[in-house]
Order: sequence, then C-alpha cells, then structure tokens
Amino acid sequence: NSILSIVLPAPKDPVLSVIFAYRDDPSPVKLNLSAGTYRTEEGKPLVLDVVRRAEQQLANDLSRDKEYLPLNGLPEFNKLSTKLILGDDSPAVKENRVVTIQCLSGTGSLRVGAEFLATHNKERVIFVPDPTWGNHPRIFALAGLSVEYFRYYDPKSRGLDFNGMLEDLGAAPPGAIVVLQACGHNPTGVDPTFEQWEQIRQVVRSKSLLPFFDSAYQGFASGSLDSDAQVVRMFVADGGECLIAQSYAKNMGLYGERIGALTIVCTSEDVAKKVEDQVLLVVRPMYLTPPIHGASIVATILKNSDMYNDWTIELKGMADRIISMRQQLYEAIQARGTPGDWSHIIKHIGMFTFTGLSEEQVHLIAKEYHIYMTYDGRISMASLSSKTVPQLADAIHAVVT
Ligand SMILES: Cc1[nH+]cc(COP(=O)(O)O)c(/C=N/[C@@H](CC(=O)O)C(=O)O)c1O
Repeated sequence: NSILSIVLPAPKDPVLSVIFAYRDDPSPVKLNLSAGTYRTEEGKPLVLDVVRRAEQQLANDLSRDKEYLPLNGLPEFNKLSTKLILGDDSPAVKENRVVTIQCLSGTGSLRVGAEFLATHNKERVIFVPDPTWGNHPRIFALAGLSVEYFRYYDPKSRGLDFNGMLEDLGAAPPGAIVVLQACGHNPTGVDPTFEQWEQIRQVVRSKSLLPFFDSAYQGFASGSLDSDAQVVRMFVADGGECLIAQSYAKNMGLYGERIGALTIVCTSEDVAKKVEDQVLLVVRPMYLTPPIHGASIVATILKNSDMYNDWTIELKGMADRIISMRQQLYEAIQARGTPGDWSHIIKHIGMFTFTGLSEEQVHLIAKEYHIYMTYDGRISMASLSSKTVPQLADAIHAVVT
C-alpha cells in the first residue's frame, strides 16, 4: 500500500511543456524558440570568455577554500551587486539604508523577498503585470501572498496598456506590493518609456505601494548596464523604499550557477538593520547559505576594471545580436508581404517578443513547421539565427495568410 500513489499529475508549465514537445520531435529542422536562454549565431549556448578567465583565475588561487559563506552570501559579491544596480554614487548606499543578500539567482531573490514580505508586510496583496513571467504567480502564492494583476499588455496595439496600468495601480490598496520588470519585459518585450515610468513612479509613491523590481536582464536588453538600470535608479532616487531581485543568469550567462541578489532599499539605516536580520531568518531554514562558485565568478569580474570592461563588450555583443535578429525577422516578414503590422518585432526589447500569434497558430506552426514557442505566442529572439529567420518567416506567413 503506497503512500505516494495519491500524488496527482502536475499541471502543465507553459515554458517547460513546450521544451518537452520540442525534445520529442524527431524532425531534423526543428527549432526551439521557447527557452529564455541565449544562443549564438550557431545556435549554441554561450559561456562568456571573461567567465572562463575568471574561473581559471579562481582555480589557480590555492588560498581559496570551500567553507560555508555567511547567511547573506559572499560580502564582496553583495557590495558589487548593489553598485551594479544602484550605480557608483547612490545616496541610499552612502546612507547605509540598503540591504543586499546573495540569493539563488532571480528566482531565489524573488522567493526570499516574497517570504519576507508575507511575514512582515501588513498588506498581503501583490500585483503583477498581465501577463508576466510564468513563474511569478506561483513564487508569490507559495510564499503566502495573494496575487492580483494589473493591466499591462494591449493585444490590439501589441504595446503597453498604459492607462489601464495607471488605473489599476491607482486602485491598489495602500501598502500593496507591485512587481515591476526593470527592462526587457517577459513575455511581451514591451517596456514603458521613461516618461511613462515617471508617471508610474508618481502613482506608486502617491498610493504608498511597495515596488518589487525584477531585474533579470540588466544590460541584456539595451546592451547598456546603466540604461537598463535607469528605471530602478529613478525610483531609488526619490528616497522611497523598494525591493530588487537581480539575476546574473542572462547577462553573465551564469544560468546554471544560480547566482543573483535580493536588494532592499529602506528609508533609514535603522530599518535596514532590522530588515536584514529578518530576511536572514527566512534564508537559514530555506537553504542555510548560498553557493560559493557563481558569486566568486561575478565578484572576480566586477572588481577588476579590465574584466568588467571585457564583460560589457561581450554583453553588448549578445544584446546587439538579438536586436539584429529582430531587424532581420521584421525584414523577412515584410519581404514576404505577410498581412498585418509586424513593427512590434522591432519595437519590442529584450530576449522576447510577443508575436501576437494565437494559440492555435502556435500549435499549427509546431505541428507543420517544427518551430516551438510558448503557447502565448512568445518567441525568444536569442534562439534565432540568420539561417533560421527565413524558416520562421515562412511559417508565420503560412499561418496568417
Ligand atoms: C522576468 C524573469 N525574472 C526572473 C527569471 C529567473 O531567472 P533565474 O535563472 O532564476 O535568475 C526569469 C527567467 N526566465 C526564463 C527561464 C525560465 O522561465 O525557465 C524564461 O522566461 O524562459 C525571468 O524571465
């Protein structure tokens, strides 16, 4: 008599179920556009050259050991991560009111932050964009928060439903948490303009909402680390509070190292101290202390100005390749005279684009053309190459005409 036989089949995960369908497809021309990971022009994963050099340096340093890190992670990693997102001369850092904890990449930063908020924030509602990254609702619900949505994507314009967003944020209860993707919105590729962000900031502050930034693509969206941090810095500059989940998965290609940071900007040093102690009470029973290797790679690169510069060059290379894939796909669709306005492909930013294809068109493209994207019509531009753009443009043309 088995105990586990009561376990029910798990619901389908939008990203993973497509990856499994792709895996099982025997076609030699199959193309996976669903995974949010960078691919080179040859369609291969990329380990940055500067990462290889950092790892070499670490391996040669015989003074290093494998002792536990402190609960809050590798100290120099935390300091350098704070600087990367908040900038070199952040008043919040100077006033000691910023707490940064190394966490297990972006997901871990979001989860630790959510568990902390579920325990200490009197308002248990957290608002996320509609749509948002598929994992957000579960991370926050499992932490004990109640997830609500604010209007974000407008299917008609394939752009931002700005008025809807402002209206929904304006109607949120004081103290509610609001998840804001810092740049390269997943899954739509639609980011507000800076002018729109300023209006969003004013509503967030005037309604006493607590912003929780998800910064998973800093530098990877525009190619510039500073411009992709502008939105976060705009909020921090007003002296208010926010949480920031940072990930080095995409911009440093450290997906499997699970390295990121949770930064909490408070209104005083005194509050920051209490916040840090309470967040560590979440960490200890969750995973005790974070992993050392990824943090050491990041710290090695960020603390050395030559390696930092080399990183920015490789990072811009990745971002530029994605932007050129957007241009090439748009031109290929135009060349085929495919009906409809496809300019959103070049207007969108970051790893992803919402094609606007319907679920049945997505299934048809998978079945007939062996091209896999998530059922919401999201494609990862990073998975395209000059060779495969025509294949996708042909498939889109076939299903929309
Ligand atoms: C917006 C966003 N935030 C956080 C993460 C977490 O990444 P981490 O590796 O924990 O730092 C991801 C990953 N997104 C891709 C990975 C996945 O969902 O499987 C994706 O959208 O494909 C995001 O797209």
